[in-house]
Amino acid sequence: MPDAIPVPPADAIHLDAISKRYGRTLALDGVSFAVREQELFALLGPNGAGKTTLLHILSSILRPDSGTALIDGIDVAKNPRAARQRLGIVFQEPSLDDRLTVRENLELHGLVFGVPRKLRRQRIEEMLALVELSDWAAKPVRTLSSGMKRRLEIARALIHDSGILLLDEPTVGLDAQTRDRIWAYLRRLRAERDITVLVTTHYIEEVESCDRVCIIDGGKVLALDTPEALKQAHGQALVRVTPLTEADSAAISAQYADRLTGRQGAELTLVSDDAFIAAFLAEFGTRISALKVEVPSLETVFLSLTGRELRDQAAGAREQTFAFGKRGGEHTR
Ligand SMILES: Nc1ncnc2c1ncn2[C@@H]1O[C@H](COP(=O)(O)OP(=O)(O)OP(=O)(O)O)[C@@H](O)[C@H]1O
Repeated sequence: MPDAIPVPPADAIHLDAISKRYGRTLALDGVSFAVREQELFALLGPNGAGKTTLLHILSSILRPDSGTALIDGIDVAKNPRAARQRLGIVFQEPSLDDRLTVRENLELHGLVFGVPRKLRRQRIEEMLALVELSDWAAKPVRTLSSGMKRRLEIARALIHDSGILLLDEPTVGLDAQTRDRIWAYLRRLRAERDITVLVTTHYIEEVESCDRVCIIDGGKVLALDTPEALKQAHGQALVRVTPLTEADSAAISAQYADRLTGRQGAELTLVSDDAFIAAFLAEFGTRISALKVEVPSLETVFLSLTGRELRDQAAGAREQTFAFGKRGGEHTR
């Protein structure tokens, strides 16, 4: 008997030529891509790239001007209720009821989505354990730190039959440790519960552990692949050099204007390759105090695709509007 032909994984999300305009701003310009079942898929782009607009279209909050969005094969525009039932959504704006307890928030969500009582109870306990909030179940939400609230929102998104989790910048405004924990939960969820996760972020270092990354900028998809394949196709090596004097800095900048990609304080960043470092050191070796070599990274993938460093924009306007206070090792808004 011939070997069975492997069945290709189905698409959990399928977007075809989605465009959306707000007045003069073309927020999405013919976006097409698919997220396979059980992928941990990142949508990476700077502020204003169109990520939130895309998630709003997938969750049927917004209608696209043109194009088709499918969730588990269901057309979102034609059958929004059925499509939404498959989705667990965590938006940027917190939407928990602060006056209710942790468990009451989950109960309420289960009721709204019509989850039968017994199953609801069981899921609530499971989800509380998953995000390590079981001990907080009876506490009012207002007493939680913002990191804990984010975890609760993730738990809440999974109380109904949501096989696909959409998260819009779930780690924005959180400290590094809390961000790591959120990602650990997402990886665990994907591994233990066969869930598809589509997450948006502008933190480039977060997407290294995703199955695939879609880089979006100015409403267009620039590249989509595994982190390794993106680095191989678009990554560049960089050197960061610190010239001894302003005159040395000016000389290096003039000589290598076509390689210069950034300047932070005294440090210059230049695109490198095998021959470059030897030639550079022969000429400027005595005129610098430091030289650091960076292997191709997703940061340089973004740079070579857009001509800009994403890191420069990481401290976006939205984060600066958060007033931070510390509680239990996690920031609060
Ligand atoms: N309601 C709106 N009215 C007008 N313009 C909008 C509206 N919402 C978004 N935009 C514009 O559309 C573009 C895409 O915005 P969107 O919020 O989707 O980007 P984003 O990648 O999610 O960025 P951010 O992380 O800042 O939310 C931006 O230029 C934004 O200013």
